[in-house]
Amino acid sequence: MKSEQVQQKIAYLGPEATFTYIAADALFPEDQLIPMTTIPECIDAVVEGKVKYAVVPLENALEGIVPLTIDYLYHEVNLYVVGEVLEKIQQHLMVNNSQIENWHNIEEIYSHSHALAQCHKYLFYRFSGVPLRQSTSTAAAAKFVADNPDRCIAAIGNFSSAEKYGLEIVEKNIHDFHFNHTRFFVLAKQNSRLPIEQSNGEPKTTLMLTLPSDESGTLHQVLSVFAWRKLNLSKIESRPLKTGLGDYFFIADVLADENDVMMRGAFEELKSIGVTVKSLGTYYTYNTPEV
Ligand SMILES: O=C(O)C(=O)C[C@]1(C(=O)O)C=C[C@@H](O)C=C1
Repeated sequence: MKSEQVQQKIAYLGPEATFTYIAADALFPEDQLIPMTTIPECIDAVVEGKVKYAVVPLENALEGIVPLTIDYLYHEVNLYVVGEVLEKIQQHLMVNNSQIENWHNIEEIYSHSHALAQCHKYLFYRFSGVPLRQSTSTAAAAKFVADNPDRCIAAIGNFSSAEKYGLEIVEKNIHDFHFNHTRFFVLAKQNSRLPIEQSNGEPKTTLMLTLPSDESGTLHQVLSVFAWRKLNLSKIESRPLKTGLGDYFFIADVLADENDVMMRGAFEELKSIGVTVKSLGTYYTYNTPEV
C-alpha cells in the first residue's frame, strides 16, 4: 500500500521473515517495518505513538483465535482496526546445512506455539517423543536454529525464514490441513480505514459485546438484533471476561459499515437491552501474494 511521501513506522511480530512480517510487507512495502518480540509490544508501540500502525495475528483457520491479541484489545487498550490481511500459511521443517544428513534424528523442534499446533498430527506421527520448544515466532525459531549449527535441532516456519536465516527445508508443507490461512489486524489510534484500493472492497466491522448478566435468552436477543436487519455476521466467538467462570464477552464480525443506518439502529437496540457495544471500527480486507 503506497503511503504518503514520508515513511510510516509499522510495528510487527518479528524478527524479519515471520508470517506477520510477510503480511506487513505486503501492505506497507514502502514503509519502515519495526520488529517487536511480542504481540503486546506491537500494540503498545501504537498506543505510545512510537509507530503509526501495528500488524498482529488475530485468527488462524486451523487453530482459531489468537487469544493474546483479542484479550489485549478488550482489556488493555483502546485502539481501532483499520484493515485486515489474509495470508496463506505453509509450514516447512528446516535444519542447518550442517545437520542435513542427521535430520531424521532431530533432538528438538522449535517454533511458535500456533505453528507447532498447526503441524500437530505430522509431529505426532513423524517425531513422536521429540521435545517441542516454543519460540516467540517462527522466524525467531529459524534464527535460533541458524545460530546453533552444532545442534541437531529443527525449526518450523515459512520459506522466507529458511532463506533469510540460511536454513535448508527438509520437509515441505507439514501443516495438518491444506486450507491454512491466518488473518492479521492492522491497528491504529484513530478510527480510520486504509484505502479501499487493493482491498476486496467490502466493509467489515468488528464489535466487542458485553452482555448485561447471565439471563436466559440474552444471546438470542443479541443475534436477532442483527438477524431481522439482515446484517450478516461472519463470525461470533466468546472469550472469558476473566472475572469468574462462565463470564464471557463476545467478538462479532459484521459484514457492514458501522455508519450504515441499519448498524446505527442495531447499536441503539443493543444498548436498550443492556448490551455494551465497543466497535473496533470498519475496515477492508487485503490479501498477501502467495510466498
Ligand atoms: O510466528 C510467526 O511467524 C507469526 O507471524 C505468528 C503466527 C501466529 O501467531 O499465528 C502467524 C501466523 C501463523 O499462523 C503462525 C504464527
